[in-house]
Amino acid sequence: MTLLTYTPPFIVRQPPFLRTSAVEFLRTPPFPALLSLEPSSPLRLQFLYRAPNVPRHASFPVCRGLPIVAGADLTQDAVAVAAVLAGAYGLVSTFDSLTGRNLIQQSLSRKLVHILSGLMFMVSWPIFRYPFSSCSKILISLNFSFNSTSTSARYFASLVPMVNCLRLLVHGFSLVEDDGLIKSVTRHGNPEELLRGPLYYVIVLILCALVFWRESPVAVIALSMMCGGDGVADIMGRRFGSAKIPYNPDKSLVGSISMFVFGFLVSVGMLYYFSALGYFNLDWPSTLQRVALVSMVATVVESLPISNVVDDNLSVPLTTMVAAYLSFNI
Ligand SMILES: C/C(=C\COP(=O)(O)O)CCC[C@H](C)CCC[C@H](C)CCCC(C)C
Ligand SMILES: Nc1ccn([C@@H]2O[C@H](COP(=O)(O)OP(=O)(O)O)[C@@H](O)[C@H]2O)c(=O)n1
Repeated sequence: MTLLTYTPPFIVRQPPFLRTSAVEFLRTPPFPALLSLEPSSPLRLQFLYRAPNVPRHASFPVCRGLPIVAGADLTQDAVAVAAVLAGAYGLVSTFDSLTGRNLIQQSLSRKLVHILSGLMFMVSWPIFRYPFSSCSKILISLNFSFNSTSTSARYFASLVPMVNCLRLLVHGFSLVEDDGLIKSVTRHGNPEELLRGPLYYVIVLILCALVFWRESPVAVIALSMMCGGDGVADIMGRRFGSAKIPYNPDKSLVGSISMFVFGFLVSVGMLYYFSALGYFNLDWPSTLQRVALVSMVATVVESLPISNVVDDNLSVPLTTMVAAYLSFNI
């Protein structure tokens, strides 16, 4: 279904070794930029912004001062922010209603919000489209070479978890009452609980959107492990986790096995989603091995008796980011 047409901007080829700054380096995907500088023909854009497909290992002429014309309309991103924010509010309200009517337990409600929020946020990333920041256009016009995969769409997308972060702070400090939010995302119904697991969770979403975004497998795997892996581990572990982990009686083998299996499967599924939209090209045989390794690392960390020291919503995604960055960079 073609909802929008737009002439995509020039896209810039960039030898991976030519980066303008540490910030660009950090934000550069952990693999060479595979984009080419050439006037791209008008594309009938589908609703999801499909990164232009570029043949692998293309040569890398460097941009020479050609003006970048961002074809995207900023209003699309503004609408996308509003839509995803509405989705976030709707998700929490839905589970509040289900919990309020005793259709599901509060603990299950929290876990389903845990699983769905981050994954649905990640799935929404392709609808954010503004391809170039103004500084990129200025840099290009000044004959600067830079990695054009740094998109300002990430800033719009990160507004969603930022607003939710503010929401958690306001309600966590009981500045404003929101029983629905408290019932659907806390264990015991205390507002202060919003300032721990849920707050760390949305901070990780902000970090993933701003630093790695949709151009790197790192954020995709980190959020898949935090949401798909850790979330399911809780559900399966509570129900079927009679055999406890020897070094951590609070966690079970079933929970950890679920963490690994579902974290791996969700990671592969989300990587396929983004690669199918052209955001990155993956060599699948080696990718599956790397994801399995990263999933194992995250599972071991999640099983450790450190929840009193550092929340799973920090230890799991941060460990996964490091492991994924090293795994996909080496
Ligand atoms: C319940 C949550 C974390 C608690 O985890 P744990 O303590 O059980 O380990 C998740 C809190 C989610 C937050 C209130 C809302 C986040 C919304 C997200 C930024 C955007 C989702 C958009 C999508 C379209 C639904
Ligand atoms: N690997 C795991 C993880 C969780 N669980 C179960 O899920 C419950 C909550 O896990 P958790 O402390 O990681 O909860 P969150 O911090 O993820 O909310 C644990 O008390 C266990 O009953 C498990 O059995 N095995």
